[in-house]
Amino acid sequence: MTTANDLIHIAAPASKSLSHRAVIAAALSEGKSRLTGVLQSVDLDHTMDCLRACGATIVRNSDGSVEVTGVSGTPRGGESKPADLDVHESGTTCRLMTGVVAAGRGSFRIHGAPRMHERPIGALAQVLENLGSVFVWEGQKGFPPFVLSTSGVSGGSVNVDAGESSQYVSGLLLAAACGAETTRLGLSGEKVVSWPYVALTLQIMEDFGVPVEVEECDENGNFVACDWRSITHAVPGKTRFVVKPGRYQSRDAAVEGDWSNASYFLAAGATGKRAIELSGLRQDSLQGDRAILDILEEMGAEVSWSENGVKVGPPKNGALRGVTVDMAACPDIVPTVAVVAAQASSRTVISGAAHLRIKECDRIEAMRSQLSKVGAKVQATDDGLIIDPAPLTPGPVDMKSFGDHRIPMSLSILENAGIQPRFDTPECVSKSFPTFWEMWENVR
Ligand SMILES: O=C(O)C1=C[C@@H](OP(=O)(O)O)[C@@H](O)[C@H](O)C1
Ligand SMILES: C=C(OP(=O)(O)O)C(=O)O
Repeated sequence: MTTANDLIHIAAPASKSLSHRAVIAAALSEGKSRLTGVLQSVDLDHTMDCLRACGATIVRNSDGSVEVTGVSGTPRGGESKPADLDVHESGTTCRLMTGVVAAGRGSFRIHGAPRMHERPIGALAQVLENLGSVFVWEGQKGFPPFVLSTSGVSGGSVNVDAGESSQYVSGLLLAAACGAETTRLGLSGEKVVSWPYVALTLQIMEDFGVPVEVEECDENGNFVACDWRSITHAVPGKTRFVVKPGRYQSRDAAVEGDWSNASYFLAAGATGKRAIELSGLRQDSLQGDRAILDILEEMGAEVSWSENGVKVGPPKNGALRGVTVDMAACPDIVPTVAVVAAQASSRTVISGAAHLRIKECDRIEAMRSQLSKVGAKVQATDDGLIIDPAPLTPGPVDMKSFGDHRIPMSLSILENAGIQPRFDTPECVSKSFPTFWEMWENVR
């Protein structure tokens, strides 16, 4: 961090989603990959341990780089006793690894923290059953913990309902490339949430030598190949993936910065007195949470790019304005936008984010309850939040984290309104951003 001419400069942490995918793709490869910039956090530790339990060798070097020796497309499970995979609190680890192990041989037990056992996985399991896996549920059907037994992914034509999580699609795509035959994966149900995370999966699969063809339905009802990079959101029945059997190829790769965890600092720039600049973020990133820039700009913040990175400062004239925004594609930045909205001069309406209720906590209710404590006028809707201007009460306040990293990280932005939140479990940030509090000191 450097401070010069009232500008605070911060290096963005590594992308959580791309780190998960890079280590998974490397672990499915034949041979050794060297990855740089891989996030160090509790969620990543769990993904790496799960991959080790399937036979991959993963070593973190003293320079922070990660060396992965893969399993050549066949994760190895147990024969007399299932391989043990503890996904802890990480939905990404749980859903992506469930796909990955289905491509293996043997049995795998997937379990996690109590909240993980309340986060669904039934829609993914149903498709994997059609592709040859057998699930034995230990608790409630459709939720971890469970034991998955498999002799590989058969291939064929299947459909997945991605209305509650895109992670089901990502898990299936990663697995299908190790299948015996081509898999044609369609989308069923009413909607597809969090589409940009599917694009991140497609990006990493292409990088590791297993490109996926994506087809869209034309006006005559025929599926034709399209450039998946141009898809902004997929529509059930209209988008289809064609995954041919392939071999993940080991490689050296670098992980880019994380737009979700950058959002707290960018929002602090918009609501504070000094601009904040972040380096390490790609302007052309496929991460959906890059939307934070457009949202802050629409609220009136000053946004600019230079060779040093992206800079966000408070509005030049007047106060921040409210915004009306569908956040189906970028759920993780809803808490950030909600806290900025509480400091704006007009109404904000956030919609499209019903899937926030099945994250590490019910984030719609969590944000409503905690923002209300400081005087914000917040209504929870089925799929979002409505926030109206109201005077906020400065001073210290006890706040709940709900054990969910994004709740304290986002509520910290209230410090720019003279509020000092005191959190019950501040350490929960280590899920995705163990150095958050240290870095936050720099913007105080
Ligand atoms: O695939 C991923 O890396 C993720 C997908 C998103 O989940 P959903 O698709 O369940 O919304 C996001 O919320 C999560 O933090 C990371
Ligand atoms: C929802 C999140 O992660 P996951 O689904 O991997 O638990 C998150 O990081 O906000």
